[in-house]
This record gives sequence, C-alpha cells and structure tokens, in this order.
Amino acid sequence: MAPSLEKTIYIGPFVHSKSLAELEICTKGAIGVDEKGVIAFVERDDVEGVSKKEGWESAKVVEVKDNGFFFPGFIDTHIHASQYPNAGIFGKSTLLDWLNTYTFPLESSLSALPRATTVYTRAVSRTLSHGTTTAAYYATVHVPATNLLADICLAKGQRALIGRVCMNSTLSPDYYRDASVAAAIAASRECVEYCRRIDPSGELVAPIITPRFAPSCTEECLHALGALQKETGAYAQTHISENAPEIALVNELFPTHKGYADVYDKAGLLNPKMILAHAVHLTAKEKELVAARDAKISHCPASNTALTSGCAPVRDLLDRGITVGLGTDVSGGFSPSILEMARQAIWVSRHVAMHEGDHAKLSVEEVLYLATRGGAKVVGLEEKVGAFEVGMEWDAQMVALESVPEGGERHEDGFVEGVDVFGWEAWEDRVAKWLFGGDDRCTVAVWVRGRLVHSTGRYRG
Ligand SMILES: O=c1[nH]c(=O)c2nc[nH]c2[nH]1
Ligand SMILES: [Zn+2]
Repeated sequence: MAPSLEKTIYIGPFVHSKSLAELEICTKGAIGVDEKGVIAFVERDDVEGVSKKEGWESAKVVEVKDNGFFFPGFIDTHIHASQYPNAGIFGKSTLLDWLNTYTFPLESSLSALPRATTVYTRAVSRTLSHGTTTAAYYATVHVPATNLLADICLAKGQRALIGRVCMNSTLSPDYYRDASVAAAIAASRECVEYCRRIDPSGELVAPIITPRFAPSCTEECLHALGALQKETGAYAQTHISENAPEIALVNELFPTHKGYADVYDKAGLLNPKMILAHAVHLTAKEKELVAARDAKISHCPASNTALTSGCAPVRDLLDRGITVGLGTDVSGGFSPSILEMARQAIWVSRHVAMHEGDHAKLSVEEVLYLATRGGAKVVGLEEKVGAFEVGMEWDAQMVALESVPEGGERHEDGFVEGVDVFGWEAWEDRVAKWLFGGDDRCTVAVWVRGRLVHSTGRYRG
C-alpha cells in the first residue's frame, strides 16, 4: 500500500501528450492529486477557484516558476543499470566486440555487493534526476545484486521492472554465464519471487524475465524462459536485430528457424508482454510477426549510433501499429536521459529521411509521446502513467526552463542556468527549446505516485 500523502494542488502550465501527434499545452492549469498520489481533477480554466473546491481547501499548493511547466515522468523502456559506470566508454567497438571488451567484465564484477550497491544507487539516483519515473532495468546474472537493485528502486521510489540477465550458452564467457538451464531458471525464479515479496502489489517494483539475447541462450533455455514467463505472468525483455553480424550469428545458431523474431516466437516469448530492444534490421515479415503478436519495441537511438548498429525505422514500426517507446540502453547508449533519447530519435529519423523521404521524420510531439505515453504502453502502465488525466497517478516532473538560483540573480547580460527564454516565444517553441537545449538542470523536481523522489535546490515545494 502506498503511504498516505498530503493532498496537493500543482498549479502552473502543464504539457502532456494527447496522442502521438498532439501535445496539450495548458498555460494555466491546476492538477489536484489525492493522498494516494492519484490525479483527482485537472482544471484548465478556473485555477483561482481550485483551493475553494470542497475537500481541497487546506491542500498543499506547489507552483511552477522560472518559465516552467509540469510534464509527465519519462519512461526508460530499456536500460542496463549494471553498465552505468561504462556510460560513454565504447571506443570504436560494435556490438559483439563491445560486449566482450567492455560489458561482460563490468557486469561480472557486480557479483561484489558493495560494488553493486555503489553502481545501482548511482544509476537509480541519476535516472530519477533526469525525470525517469519508470525504468525497465537489466541487472546482471547475480541473484543477490539483482535483488539489491529492486531494493534500491523501492527505497528511492522509482517504478521499475527488474531483470536478472539469463545467459547460459557457451558463447558467453565462462567467467560470466549461467552454469545450466536449470540454474538459469532457478536463479530467475528467485528474483521473480523476491520482487513479489518486497512489493506484493507490484505497484512500484516488478520482475521481468530477461534472456539477454538469442546468442546468449540455448534454445532449451529460451523455451524454459518462455514457460517461466507464462507461469509467472511477468513481463519479458530481450534484444533483437541490433546489428548485421549479430543477425548472421543468430541465423547460424538457429538454422531451422525463420529468422531472429521466429527464435523468440517459437520459445513463446513473442507476446504482448515482451519488450524487444533495438529492432533495427527486422525484415518486413518479422515486423508483421511482431505486430501480430503485439510485442513492444524499445527504440534506443543513442546506442544504435554509438555502436554503429544502424538507424531503426521508427516511422515504419509506428505505421504498422507496433507500440514503440524509448530506451537509453546505457551503456551502449552514453546518456541516462530520456530527454536526450527523444532528441536522438529526431536525429536518427532525419537520417532515415535522407534516404527514404520526409515521412520518416519524427516531430517534437511524436518523440515526447514515445518518451511518455508510448513508453507507458510498452511497460503495460498506460492506464496509470504517461499523461495527466483524472484517475492516473502523479508521475511527473517540474521543468524549469530558466533557473535563477534562490537568492541569486541573473548575470548582468541576462544569462541564467538553463534554456534561454526571451519571453516572446510561443509555448510550442518553448517546449521545442527544452527538448533540444534542456538537460537535467531543467528538472527541478520529480514525483512518482505523488511522492517527491528527486528535487534540486531550486525546488520550492
Ligand atoms: O545494446 C546491447 N547491450 C547489451 O548489453 C546487449 N547484450 C546483448 N545484446 C546487447 N545489446
Ligand atoms: Zn541493451
């Protein structure tokens, strides 16, 4: 059960997605959030009257300042908490050599709990500070360290799917892999049970079955994980069609299958509760299969560029009715910020458009939808988070475009921390300036289910 909170009215401009193509920008809003962190009303006109609403007379009031607005919390649909220390370290590697050079050694070192504590505490705090209120995490193969990540998310108040990584094939290094299928399943089951013990409602922390990717798992292991997903009703996540040598490897390892997506499908893993990261090079037939199974896709633009994997065809995926969210994919991706991913998604779509035409271009509205409502659909939380509607939960961030420090002043030339606002910009343009020029310095405060989970010195709540 969520602890009882103070009834609060959030007053000021708010921005959220109404649909893929449409943002609502309300320049004078008031949102009432009840003791359970649920949105009780959204007022767009009579803001002055809200404190006289019956039952809300003594509610706390939180106001936006500094040319700011409330925005839904971001949803990171694919992030390796265990790889956070390596963010930005990838050299000129591509996926398969990157895994062996940078990634497996780091992940393996997280068997040491003190090290895992440091890494996971920083990863969760850092993502919260960037406005990420929900994350689908990969941990490592280690059960105690994976459970520790669940503890940290619960304590810090971030919604999280916690994935213990399964990798039993001999392609994984012998210093870092599951000893057998039975051991992989037993360890995964332990993590599922642990998450459900510490958060029986699953409101904040829930388990996610995590075959690393097809080359890391034997066919028998993938089938056993499919069965475990069915038995537990948990979500699942994996990687798919990230780069060409990886796809060639999958075809070599699974010669009787009809391609990468078919490997997961035959294992019972291609279903509405599966999150597929990357999906850069799916064939038309595979996209049809993913759409038919209603599996979800996490678009990881920074990672796909960093590891030179390719440009994911997001417009095509959306046109086919596939649900898409954004993933930082730290540390294939260099940044823990979903705002940065939204920006990168726009850039990648421009590169696709250079070859395929303007239809491929994603707009500001569209990438902000992917960052919030799209992500919420990917993780099955679309009724609860991703927008400001009555009955949804207050997972939100207070954005300040300009931040004049308390007691401080503008620099004499007008310069302040944040995004320069001149005052004459249309609101749509302010949002675009945030998307392209903003960062965590603009994220003044963050709430999950009405609980304040991050704030900076500039928050006056
Ligand atoms: O971007 C990625 N990051 C990983 O850790 C990984 N493992 C398999 N495939 C992967 N892709
Ligand atoms: Zn990944």
